[in-house]
Amino acid sequence: MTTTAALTIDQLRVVYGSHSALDDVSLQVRPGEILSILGPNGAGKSTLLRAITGKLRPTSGQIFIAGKALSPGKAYQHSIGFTPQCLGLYRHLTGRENLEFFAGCTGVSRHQVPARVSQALEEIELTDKAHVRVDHLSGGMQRRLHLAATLVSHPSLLVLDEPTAGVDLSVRMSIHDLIRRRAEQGAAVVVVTHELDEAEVLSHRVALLHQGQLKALAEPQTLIQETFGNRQLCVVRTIHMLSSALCERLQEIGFRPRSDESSDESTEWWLQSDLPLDRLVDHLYRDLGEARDAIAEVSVRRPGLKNVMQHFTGARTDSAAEPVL
Ligand SMILES: Nc1ncnc2c1ncn2[C@@H]1O[C@H](COP(=O)(O)OP(=O)(O)OP(=O)(O)O)[C@@H](O)[C@H]1O
Repeated sequence: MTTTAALTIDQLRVVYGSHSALDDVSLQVRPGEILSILGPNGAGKSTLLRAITGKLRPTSGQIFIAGKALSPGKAYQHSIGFTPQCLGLYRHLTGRENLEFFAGCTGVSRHQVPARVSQALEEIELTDKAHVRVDHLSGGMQRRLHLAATLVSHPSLLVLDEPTAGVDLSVRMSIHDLIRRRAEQGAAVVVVTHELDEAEVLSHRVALLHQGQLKALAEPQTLIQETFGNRQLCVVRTIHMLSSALCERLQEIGFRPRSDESSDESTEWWLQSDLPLDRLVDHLYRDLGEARDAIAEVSVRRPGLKNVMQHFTGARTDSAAEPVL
């Protein structure tokens, strides 16, 4: 038995003037699946969301929502729930009034509205603040309400543009829980995020866009394993800058100074290795000789999606402290 994909994107191309923003992108999202769209600035993520939500007519290619071809301009609010990045709430209305409004305009029948709104408020844990004006709620509460405005109509496809931008860890976790719960209930979720650690734990699969092209589409751990095999990263921090002789020793072993530092001022050194952890540490201490007295900390970690992103796009994802594998 085959299940109809909640979303099918088939050979999508979007050209702005002479600039190709999306080039032959094809993918599917199943009901219950969370797919994160990743990519550096200008990769084509927003363009893809605008095409999926029918706000932009592609140059060529097709999009199907639950098997039905999408025609840009038609109303899709019953099946697609879109949460844009900018907060779109009425600040002088209460949380409940906002949700009632959004339920009404996304096709929830009038008699269902009160129950749907109460359920959504409960889901975002804002029942006790239902009658508070939006502009009197905290930023994190407004973010949750913003998401609830999309969830209230129970769309079968959720399209979320950076739903956790600018929120603290606890709000981030509660937004993750909401997204997971809706996926478990059968909704397909497409989420654009720049938070690669978040994508790694939240997504069933990730799609990596770069310069309008789909560079990778896979489960996060599969993608990491396929890209880096068993390679891991060993980071050595020293208590002070090393003498040039000790710097040379570290470089002979294969260590490189932190990429934004020169060797004679670095107190952080990186090495890629696929040795098992215990052998790596053994080798390290044996090979370091007298340099080991200067070691403050040794850590070993597996590459993550940040490193995958760098591998495919060359883009730095956060600080210069993130090593290139
Ligand atoms: N309306 C437009 N007209 C012309 N070019 C555009 C238009 N919208 C986007 N572009 C270009 O298309 C490319 C993809 O843009 P898009 O906004 O989809 O990228 P993005 O991945 O969402 O970036 P970001 O992470 O910065 O939001 C960029 O080069 C951008 O300059």
